[in-house]
Amino acid sequence: MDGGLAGLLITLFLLSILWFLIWRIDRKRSQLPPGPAPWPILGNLWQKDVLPLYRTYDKLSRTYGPIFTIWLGLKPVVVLCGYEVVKDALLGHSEEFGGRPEIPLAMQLSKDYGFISNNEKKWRELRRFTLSTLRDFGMGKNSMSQRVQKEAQHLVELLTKLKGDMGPVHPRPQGRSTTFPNIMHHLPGPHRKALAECEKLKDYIRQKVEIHKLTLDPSCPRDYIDCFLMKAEKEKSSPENMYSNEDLVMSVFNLFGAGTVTTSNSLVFFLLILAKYPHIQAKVQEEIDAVVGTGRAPSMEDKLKMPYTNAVIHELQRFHKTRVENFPRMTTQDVVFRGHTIPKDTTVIPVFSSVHMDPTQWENPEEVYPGHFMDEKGEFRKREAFMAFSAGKRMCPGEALARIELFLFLTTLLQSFTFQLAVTYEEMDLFSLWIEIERRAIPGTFFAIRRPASS
Ligand code: HEM
Repeated sequence: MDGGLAGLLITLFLLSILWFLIWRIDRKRSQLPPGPAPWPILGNLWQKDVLPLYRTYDKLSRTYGPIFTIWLGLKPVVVLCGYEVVKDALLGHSEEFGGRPEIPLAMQLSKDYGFISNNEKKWRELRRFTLSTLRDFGMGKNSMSQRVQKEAQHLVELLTKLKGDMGPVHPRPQGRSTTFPNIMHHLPGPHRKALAECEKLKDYIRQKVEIHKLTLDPSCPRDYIDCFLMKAEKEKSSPENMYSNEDLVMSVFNLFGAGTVTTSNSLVFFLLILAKYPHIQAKVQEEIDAVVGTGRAPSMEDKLKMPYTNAVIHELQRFHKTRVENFPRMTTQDVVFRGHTIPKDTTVIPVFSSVHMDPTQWENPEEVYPGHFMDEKGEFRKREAFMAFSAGKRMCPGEALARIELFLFLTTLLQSFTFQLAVTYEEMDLFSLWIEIERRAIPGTFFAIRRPASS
C-alpha cells in the first residue's frame, strides 16, 4: 500500500471516529436539558463563556433556563440554579438527587473506601455511625466549644507574636474534579503533588490507627478511631465488611478534608470582607465589647445575646461564592424533574451561590447586608434560602461543629484585633481579590492591628 492511500485510510478512520463521537453526544444531548453546544471530545471545556461556572451560571441560566446541561469532555453535567429549583431537587427529590458521582482523582485516592463513598449502602451506614459517634463525643455541644475556644486563643497568641502581620494568607483552593483521569494520571502538574500530600496524610492516619490498636481499652473508648475499631471487631463476620482498616483511614481523612478547608476558607473570606467593610467590622466589635468585654474569651452562650454578629456570620456565608463544582451530586435513578428527564447516574451540580443571590429571596442579593438575617426588632432571623451547608440527605454532617468554629474564631479574633486591607488592594473589588488570594497570588493582603482596649 502506498503512503498516499494509507494516509487517506487513516484520515477516513479518524473522521469516522469523530463523526461517531458527535453523533453520540448529539443523541445524548437531545435527551438532556438544553445547554451551550459542546465541542467534540472537549465538550464545553475551554469555552470561556461556559466555564468556570461560578462566573457564567447566571448568564447561562438566563439563556437556557434554571436547569441546563454543560459537558466536561464527554461527560454531561446538569446544573441547577435558583432557590426553588435547588430546594425542589435536594429536598423534594432527595432520594433521586442523593448520589455522589465518581470524582476521578478522589477515587484514585480513596479507592472507594471511607464515608464519602459512592456506594450508597456503605455511605448510609458510615454516615450514620460517624454522626452518632461524633455526637457522643460532644460535636456541637459545650465540651467541644471549649476546645475550639482554646484553639482560637492559640491563634490570637500566634498573631500577637507575628505582630499582626498575617504574611501571605493562603486559603487552599478547593478540590476540582478532572475530566480526563487516565491522561491526567500520567501527566505532571499540581494534581500529582496534591495526591502525594494526601497520601502522606493517609500514612499519618494509618500510623495513628496502629497506635490506637495497641492501646485500645474497649471499656473506655477515647475517640472516633477507638469506636470504629470496636465496631469493626463486632462486624468482622459480616459479609459486607464496611468497617475495614482502609475504611477507617479514609473516613478520618474525609472528615479532616471536608472539615478543615471549608472552615478556614470561610474564616479568611470573613476577615477579608470585614477588612473591606470596616463599618460592619466596627459594629461587630461594639457588640463583642458590650456582651463579652475584654476580660474573658467569647463563649457559645454569648451567641444568643449577639444577634448582629450572628447575622453577619450568616450574611458572609451567603455572600461567599464557593466553587460550584464542589460536592457534586448524582442521580440515583431516572428522574422526571420540572419537565426534564434526567437519566440515572448523571452528575448534577446544585449552584448554592445562585440560591444565595436569588433576587426572589433576598432584598439586596448583590450587597453585603446583615439585615437579611435580622427582623424589625433587631433580633436574628433564620432564612429558608440560606444553604451554606446544603440541604437534604447529603447535607453537611459537620454543620454544628462548623457553626461553633465560625462564631468562636471570628469573635475571639475581633475581640483582640482589627483587620485592615493593605493599601494596594483597597480599590480591588472583592470577588477579584478573593480569586487572587485563592490563586496564592497576593502575599500580605491584610493585617491584624492589635486593638487598644485589649492590649
Ligand atoms: C464553614 C464550614 C463548612 C461548610 C460551609 C460546609 C459545607 C458543606 C457542603 C455544602 C456540603 C455538601 C453537601 C451536599 O452534597 O449536599 C458538605 C458536605 C460534607 N461536609 Fe461540610 N462544611 C463545613 C464544615 C464541615 C466540617 C467541620 C465537617 C466535619 C466535621 C464537615 C464534613 C462534611 C462531610 C463529611 C461532607 C460529605 C457528606 C456526605 O457526602 O454525606 N464539613 N459540607
